[in-house]
Amino acid sequence: MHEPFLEIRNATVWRGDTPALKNFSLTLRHGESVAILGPNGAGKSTLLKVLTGEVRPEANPDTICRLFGEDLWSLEELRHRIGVVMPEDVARFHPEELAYDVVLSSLRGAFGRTRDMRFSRAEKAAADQAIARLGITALAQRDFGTLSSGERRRFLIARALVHDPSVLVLDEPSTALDFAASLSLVSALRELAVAGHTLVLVTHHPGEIPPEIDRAILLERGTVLADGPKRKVLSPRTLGGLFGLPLAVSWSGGWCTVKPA
Ligand SMILES: Nc1ncnc2c1ncn2[C@@H]1O[C@H](COP(=O)(O)OP(=O)(O)OP(=O)(O)O)[C@@H](O)[C@H]1O
Repeated sequence: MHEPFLEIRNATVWRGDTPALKNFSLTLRHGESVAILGPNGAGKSTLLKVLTGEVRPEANPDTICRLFGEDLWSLEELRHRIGVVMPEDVARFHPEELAYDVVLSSLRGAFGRTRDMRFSRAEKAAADQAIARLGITALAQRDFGTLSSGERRRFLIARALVHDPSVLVLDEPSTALDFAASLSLVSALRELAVAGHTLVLVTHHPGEIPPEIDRAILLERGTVLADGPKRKVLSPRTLGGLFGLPLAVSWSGGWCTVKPA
C-alpha cells in the first residue's frame, strides 16, 4: 500500500459559522487518483483547502490531520508537493501578462512576474517542460488575456506542474469550458495520470471522470456518503438519493454516463 498524503480522522472544519466538514475521516494515498463529487455546499472545496493547508480542522484530542505524514507543515513546502488548479485563479492574472510568465511566476508563489524576479536556467527549463507537457508551447508568448478559456486552463495546469508535484489537485477544471475544450482537458488529465501524477479531481460531472481514476468519494453535507470503486459508488441508488432524482447510470470503457431514469 502506498504512503498517505492526506490522513484526516474525526475532523470538524469550520468556514465562518458553518461546520463545512463534520466528524470527517478520509485517507488519500500516492498512486491512487480520486474523484470527489457532491452537491453544492457539500464540502468539496473545503476538503481541498484542508489538503492544500489553507484551512485546519478544529483542535480536538481525537482529531488527526496529517499532510504528507506531518501534523505540522509549511505552506511553502506544501506548494512544492501539491499542484493546485482552481478555475478562479484565471482572474488573478493581468490580461497582458505573458502566458509563459503565468507558469514561471508559480516558482515564486506569485500571480504574475514582476521586473525584479530573476529565474535560473533550470527554472526556465522547468517552465518550458511543464508548458510542453500540456501541448501549449506555441501559445507561450501570447498575452494571457488573448487566450481562449480552454487554453488558459491548460496554462494553469502547467503552472501547477512547474514544481513537478506528486499530487495534482483540480477543482472543477472544466467549469465554463465548451464541449471540445472539456474533452481536450480530460485527455490532458489522462496523460498526467498515466505519467504517474496522483490526481485529486473535484467535479460535478461523473462523465468527465477518466478511466484512470477508479476511486470515487461522494460528499453530502460535510460527511462522506460513499467511498470506493466508482462503479459501486456512482450507482443509480446512491446518486439518485443524493440528488433527489431517479437516475440511470451506464458504463462503457471505464466512462460513466448518467441520465434521468
Ligand atoms: N468563507 C466561508 N465563510 C462562511 N461559510 C463558508 C465559507 N466557505 C464555505 N462556506 C460554507 O461551507 C459549506 C461548504 O462549502 P464548500 O465551498 O466547501 O462546498 P462545495 O461542495 O465546494 O460547494 P460547490 O459545489 O458549490 O462549490 C457551505 O455551506 C458554504 O456555504
